[in-house]
Amino acid sequence: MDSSLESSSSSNGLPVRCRRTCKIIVIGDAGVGKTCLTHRFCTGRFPSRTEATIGVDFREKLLEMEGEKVKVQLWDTAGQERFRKSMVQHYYRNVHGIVFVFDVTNPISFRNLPLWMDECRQHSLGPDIPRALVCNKADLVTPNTSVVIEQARHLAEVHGMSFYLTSAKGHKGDLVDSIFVTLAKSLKSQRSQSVNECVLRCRSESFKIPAKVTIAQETKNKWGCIC
Ligand SMILES: Nc1nc2c(ncn2[C@@H]2O[C@H](COP(=O)(O)OP(=O)(O)OP(=O)(O)O)[C@@H](O)[C@H]2O)c(=O)[nH]1
Ligand SMILES: [Mg+2]
Repeated sequence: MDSSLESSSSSNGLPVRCRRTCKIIVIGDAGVGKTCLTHRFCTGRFPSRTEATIGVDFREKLLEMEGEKVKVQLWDTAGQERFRKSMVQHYYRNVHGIVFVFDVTNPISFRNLPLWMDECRQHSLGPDIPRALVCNKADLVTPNTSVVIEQARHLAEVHGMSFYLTSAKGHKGDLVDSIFVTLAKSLKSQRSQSVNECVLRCRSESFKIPAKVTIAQETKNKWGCIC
C-alpha cells in the first residue's frame, strides 16, 4: 500500500500541514501474539479470543504528532506458512516500519527471528527501515525466561532495533503503545528531513546539490513528497 500525503500550502507555496499513512508490518511465528498486540494498540483492549490470522488483518489508528496527523496502518500478518503463501508479496510492498514479535515462553519463536529477518532482506527491506523487536507475553516471565530476554536484547542491539519486553495482556498498555508510536515518530522525523531536502532542492535554481537531491529523491519516492 502506498503512503499518502495530503497538504495545504502557505502563501509561498510551501507545505504547512501534511497527513500521511504509514504502513507497519507485524511479523513473527504463529501464536506469538501479533493479533493481540495490534488489537491492544488500536482498541486499548486485549481480545477475549483470537483465531489464527489468515493472510493479513488490517488495523488503523490515527495519531497526532506535533500538529500533524499520521495514520498508522498495521498489517497483522499470518505466522503460519500455509496462511501466508499467497500474501507474502503484498506484505513487503511499500513498508515504512517493521515489528518483529516473539513469545517469551516459546524459545523456538526467538530462534526463528533470523528467518523473519532474512525474509525481509529477500524482499529488499534494508536496515534503513525503522524496526522494533518485541518480546511478548511478559506477564508469563519466569526466572527461566531471563536468558532468552537477554539474548533478544543483544540481537536488537546488534541489528539497531528498539527492544520491548511487553505484554498485550498486561494491565498497562503503555509499552504496547510506545512500540508503534515510537516507530511512527521515527518515520515522521525521516519525512521532515526529506521535506526539508526537497524544499532546498526546489529553491535551488540550478539543482547544484547532487548529494541532497539523491537522498531527497529516494525519500520522495518512499513518502510521496509533494515538492
Ligand atoms: N498470557 C498472554 N497471552 C497472550 C499474549 N498475547 C497473546 N496471547 C495469547 O496467545 C495466543 C495467540 O495470540 P495471537 O495474537 O492470536 O497470535 P498471532 O501471533 O496473531 O498468531 P497467528 O495469527 O497464528 O500468526 C492467544 O491465545 C492469545 O490470547 C500476552 O501478552 N500474554
Ligand atoms: Mg494473528
